[in-house]
Amino acid sequence: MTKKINHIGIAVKSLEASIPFYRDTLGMAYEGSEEVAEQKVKVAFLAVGESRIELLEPTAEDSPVAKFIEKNGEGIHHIAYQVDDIETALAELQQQEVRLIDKVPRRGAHGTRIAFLHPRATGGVLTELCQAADH
Ligand SMILES: C[C@@H](C(=O)O)C(=O)SCCNC(=O)CCNC(=O)[C@H](O)C(C)(C)COP(=O)(O)OP(=O)(O)OC[C@H]1O[C@@H](n2cnc3c(N)ncnc32)[C@H](O)[C@@H]1OP(=O)(O)O
Ligand SMILES: [Co+2]
Repeated sequence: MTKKINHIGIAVKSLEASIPFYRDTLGMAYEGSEEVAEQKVKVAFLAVGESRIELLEPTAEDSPVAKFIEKNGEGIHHIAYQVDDIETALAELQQQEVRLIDKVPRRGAHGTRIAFLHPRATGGVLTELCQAADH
C-alpha cells in the first residue's frame, strides 16, 4: 500500500524564519510555498532525496497546526506516505477497522489528494496518506 515517504511535516510558527535553516544550513532545495486553505496552513517544501520536508505554518487560531504548536511547541507533526490509489488504501484500512480522520480524500498541497489516520490508531504518530497529482 505504502510506496515511499512523500514528506515529513514539521510545525513551525513562521515559514520565513524556518526556511533558511533547511535551505541554507542543511542545503536542501527550496521548491516553493503555497497556502492550503482547507487545512488552514501555509506550507513550504524542501527536497531531500526523493522525499521532502513540509514546513507548516498555521493561518488561523483554529488550525490543527496552531493547536499542535500551542500544546507541544514547534516540531515533527506528521509523516506522509505516498500511495498509488488513495481510495483503495482507505477502503483497506477501513476494512481493518483503523480509525481514520478522513474517510474521503481531501485536497493537499500541489494538487495531491490526502487523508489522515488518527494518531490514537498509529501509536501516537499522525499519519497522512498522499496520492501524487499525476496518479
Ligand atoms: C497541506 C497538507 C499536505 O501535506 O498536503 C498537510 O499536511 S495539512 C497538515 C495539517 N492538517 C491536519 O493535521 C489535519 C488532520 N489533523 C487533525 O484532524 C487533528 O489535528 C487531530 C490529529 C485529530 C488532533 O486534533 P485535536 O488535537 O483537536 O484532537 P484531540 O485533542 O482529540 O487529540 C487527540 C490526540 O491526538 C494527539 N495529537 C494531536 N495532534 C497530533 C500530532 N500531530 N501527532 C501526534 N499526536 C497528535 C493529541 O495530543 C491527543 O492525544 P492524547 O489523547 O494522548 O491527549
Ligand atoms: Co502533509
